[in-house]
Amino acid sequence: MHKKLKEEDIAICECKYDPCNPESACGESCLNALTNTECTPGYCRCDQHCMNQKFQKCEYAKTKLFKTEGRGWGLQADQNIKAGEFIIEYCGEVISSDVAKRRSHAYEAQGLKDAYIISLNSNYFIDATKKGSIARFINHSCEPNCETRKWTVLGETRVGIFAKIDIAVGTELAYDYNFEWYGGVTVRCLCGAANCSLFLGAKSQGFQDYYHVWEDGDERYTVENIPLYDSAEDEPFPKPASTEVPVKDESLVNDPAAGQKSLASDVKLEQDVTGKSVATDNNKEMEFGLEESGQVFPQTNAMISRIRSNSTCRNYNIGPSPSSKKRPQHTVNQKSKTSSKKYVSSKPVAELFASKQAQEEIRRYEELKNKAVSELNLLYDEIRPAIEEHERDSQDSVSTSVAEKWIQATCSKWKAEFDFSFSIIKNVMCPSNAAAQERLNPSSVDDAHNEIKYLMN
Ligand SMILES: C[S@@+](CC[C@H](N)C(=O)[O-])C[C@H]1O[C@@H](n2cnc3c(N)ncnc32)[C@H](O)[C@@H]1O
Repeated sequence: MHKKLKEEDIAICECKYDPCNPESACGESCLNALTNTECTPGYCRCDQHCMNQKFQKCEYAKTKLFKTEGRGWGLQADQNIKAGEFIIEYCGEVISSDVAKRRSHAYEAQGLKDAYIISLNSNYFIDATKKGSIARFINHSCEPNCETRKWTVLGETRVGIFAKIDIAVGTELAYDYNFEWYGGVTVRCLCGAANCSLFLGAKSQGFQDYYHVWEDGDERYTVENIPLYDSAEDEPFPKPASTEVPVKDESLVNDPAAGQKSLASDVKLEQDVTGKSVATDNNKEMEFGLEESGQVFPQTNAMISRIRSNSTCRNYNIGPSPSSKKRPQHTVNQKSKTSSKKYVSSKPVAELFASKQAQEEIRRYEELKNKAVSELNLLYDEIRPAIEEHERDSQDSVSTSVAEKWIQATCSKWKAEFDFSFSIIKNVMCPSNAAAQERLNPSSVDDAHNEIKYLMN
């Protein structure tokens, strides 16, 4: 069954076809193509000249079947193929992960030697065992000349085989099955590459239980399951009355396996006594969006990780995300620990500047930053249902309008954070009032530098 694409979800590019320059039609630089999305007929200004509808028009490279030695049938290039070129779509029956798992076991029990199941997204698989395109005959190599890529075509995710390098006519096509092998029993790899990993799917998790199918009542995103930054080991640091900035935990920064930080959904912004927005409870770190400084938290909200990963699109979120395997290390139950977080206040930083003008400027930028953060939080709550809906539809992306809103709010937050930090640096480096600067107590200058260093981190 095909999903019906809603009009508001149709991504429309900027390309305009110029008859004097056929290259002007949607090609590699088309905004849609850059995000692995095909143009929608009737909505693309290049009309029949659009070159970004290759899946829809079955614009495949010429290939032919041949018999390999020891690896059954294989597919070879029947023309020279350029790096990056679309070769063929991997077609087959689209089935749920449960069905895929069952079928895979059944095929194995029936003694089928060849496996043809690949993952489509976190909930669905493509089974080309009984029905499929000739892409099903492409063998594995540990030194592949092809790769799979996921494209969004009329709102649906589809898998294509693309050339990784220039491929000469007559060369066997092969991609790396390693991370996505659902072939059950261990199969000895005969690819012959120098770096051969010896078995097909040596790095694959296969059908392991961390495949997650969204269901109502799913507890995956409840607050209890959202891990928190654990700063229990941090040294105590005086906590100011209002705005606080958590200090980066180097151990997390250096541990890529720690996953991404949890997102704004669980941040509640409340007014403190001065009327200023403050993050409540355990997630104060979110108010200061540390992800851009590279700080990561032990578990992610999978829905938003998708929004993030969609900006790269290529092969994003095929099957389970690596982070989904990890159990949260810290949860809200560790509330008491979070209260010992080390904070640096930006208010005292502002006060260290002798110039009133500098103080006001820093506070103003801080307010703008807080506003941008709180707008992003509100937006997250607003778009959450849309993201969840897409999760249930097993789409790897949310609608363009939602994504655009999210990107805009995120950029505003980043800009506000940049302006805030920049205003501190600028006032340190180029004090507008030299006389006032001289009155600055030297030890305060050191304090200011230390705190600014923390802030910038
Ligand atoms: C998607 S099918 C590829 C087409 C298959 N050769 C055929 O004849 O139908 C995957 C199967 O091909 C075989 N195969 C693919 N690559 C291989 C390799 N590098 N070494 C050994 N067997 C391979 C395995 O039996 C695997 O289950």
